[in-house]
Amino acid sequence: MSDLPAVLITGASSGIGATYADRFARRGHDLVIVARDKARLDALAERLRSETGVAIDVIQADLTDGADLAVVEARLRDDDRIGVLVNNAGLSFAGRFEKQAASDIAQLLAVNTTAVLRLAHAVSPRFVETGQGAIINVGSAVSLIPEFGQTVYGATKAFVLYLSQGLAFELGPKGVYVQAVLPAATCTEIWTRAGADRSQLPPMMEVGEMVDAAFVGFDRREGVTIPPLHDASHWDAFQAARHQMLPGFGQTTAAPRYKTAS
Ligand SMILES: NC(=O)C1=CN([C@@H]2O[C@H](COP(=O)(O)OP(=O)(O)OC[C@H]3O[C@@H](n4cnc5c(N)ncnc54)[C@H](OP(=O)(O)O)[C@@H]3O)[C@@H](O)[C@H]2O)C=CC1
Ligand SMILES: CC(=O)[C@H](N)C(=O)O
Repeated sequence: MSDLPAVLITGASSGIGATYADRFARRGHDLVIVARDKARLDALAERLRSETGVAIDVIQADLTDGADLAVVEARLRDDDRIGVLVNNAGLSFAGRFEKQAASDIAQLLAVNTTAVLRLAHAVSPRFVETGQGAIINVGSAVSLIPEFGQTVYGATKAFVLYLSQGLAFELGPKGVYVQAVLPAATCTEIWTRAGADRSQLPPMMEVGEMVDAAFVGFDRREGVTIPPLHDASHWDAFQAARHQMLPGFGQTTAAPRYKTAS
């Protein structure tokens, strides 16, 4: 058993989550890996155990299912070896808002928002009590692009960004590190799962490139890590503009531009 904190990773059966599992295992962390596809989780666990020697537990869970979600929550609450949560599981779907099925939207919200929030909420009391721990939430650059045409998906990722920044503000002073990772298009199955034609997809970042960059941000204890953003001053300017607005919100009267009808 490793002396390092164990890491629970959701959506570890493929793509970004499987790559996080690989990288944390190579750093010597024991893992708890979570997804629906048990065969893929077992194969990943077997490979990483033999290549790295770390201990790996597999939890088969559908995060849209209340009972399965409760199992993962209980593990995070009760297993004090777990010191890092990677909230990575997620999905997107294609199609215009007015044509999307309510059931698909509900599934998207359950995985991309409810599960992320519930798992962070389950682990936080223990992390706060011990004054340590880390939560990595995988968002998306789409959260900054309402013009992208994937409104529901982007809104869930805006939720993840807000949640992460809010938790960093609330839990950071108590010793808990919270990181939002905002990849842009990355070469994983998410695209074909959402119905895209693989041959029509543009060039994308390789998943290892994205996760390795996210780890650099993690090691620097960065609050928001955007691997594809080459000019970091753009993000800094965005945050500065937001902060500049804040003192102006505390008003008892509406702004003069709303005092006239025209
Ligand atoms: N690839 C990209 O371009 C980008 C991805 N992201 C985000 O990265 C994260 C990982 O996606 P990525 O690796 O690309 O995609 P993949 O489709 O490769 O991986 C998604 C993972 O989520 C799991 N998952 C999906 N639905 C459920 C569910 N109901 N219950 C439990 N697990 C579930 C899948 O496992 P299983 O099917 O076995 O349950 C799988 O392990 C997502 O949050 C995504 O939004 C953000 C920006 C860009
Ligand atoms: C739009 C997508 O599905 C993609 N995963 C992304 O977040 O860029």
